[in-house]
Amino acid sequence: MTTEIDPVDVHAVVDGPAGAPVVVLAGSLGSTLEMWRPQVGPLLAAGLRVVRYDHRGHGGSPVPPGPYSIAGLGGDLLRLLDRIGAERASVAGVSLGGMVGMWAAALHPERINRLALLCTSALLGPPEGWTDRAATVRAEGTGAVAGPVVGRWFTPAYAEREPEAVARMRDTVAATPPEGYAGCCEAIADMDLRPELPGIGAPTLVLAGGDDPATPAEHARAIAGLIPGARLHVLDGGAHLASWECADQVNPLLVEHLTRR
Ligand SMILES: O=C(O)CCC(=O)CC(=O)O
Repeated sequence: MTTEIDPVDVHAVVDGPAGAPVVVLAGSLGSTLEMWRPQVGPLLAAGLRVVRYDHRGHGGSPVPPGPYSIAGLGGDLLRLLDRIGAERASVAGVSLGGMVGMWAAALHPERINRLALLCTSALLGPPEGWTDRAATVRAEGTGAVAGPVVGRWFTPAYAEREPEAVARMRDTVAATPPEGYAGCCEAIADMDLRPELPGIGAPTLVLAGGDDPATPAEHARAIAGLIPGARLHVLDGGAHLASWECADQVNPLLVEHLTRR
């Protein structure tokens, strides 16, 4: 089913001093690198070089025809590391970004320092849910799924409090190229990273949103149970985009983990 082989040059923004330890931030399905805005300042203040990027098929990145695979998306990440001259980097990933991070840490341990996995899963079934979603966006556009998707990103209380922020996120999802969104759905449909996780040697922090309906805390527990030495933290509240809604909880945990010696 996987057709793509060649890595693409993804759109990325690099902040922070050359020579500082690099952290790459990998986002969720339907997002752009803008989703990391709450994390950039704290990570820069901690002395890191912060690299944010758009997955293939998202934001400013090229949109090759799908289906994609987690390995293909991981190849894009490794090519990005090559482009910025980073032999090694830490990776923090939300959801799809976490899946790519797990793949890279398991298959290319020589490139990955530390891993932070947020609101993600090693196996997110059923596959038909993803192939149906891919078919919907190819037929009707990504706007057809943006409302329900963003409904899972934030708690009802946050949506009530910050309707404009939520509307902007919905617009971002709706603006994702249908082929790019669908290709990534097919990558998730095809994914089972569980056999790879015991081979991960990078120190790993696993964070779950306390109220995440898309990747509930049991997915984080399963990941933490399979990666040797992984630390698990379930946030007080927060839905699927807990890195945004619960940035005040997430940022200190990320900084502590990514700057640990
Ligand atoms: O968020 C991701 O990167 C993939 C999981 C997802 O799309 C969650 C949802 O169905 O809302």
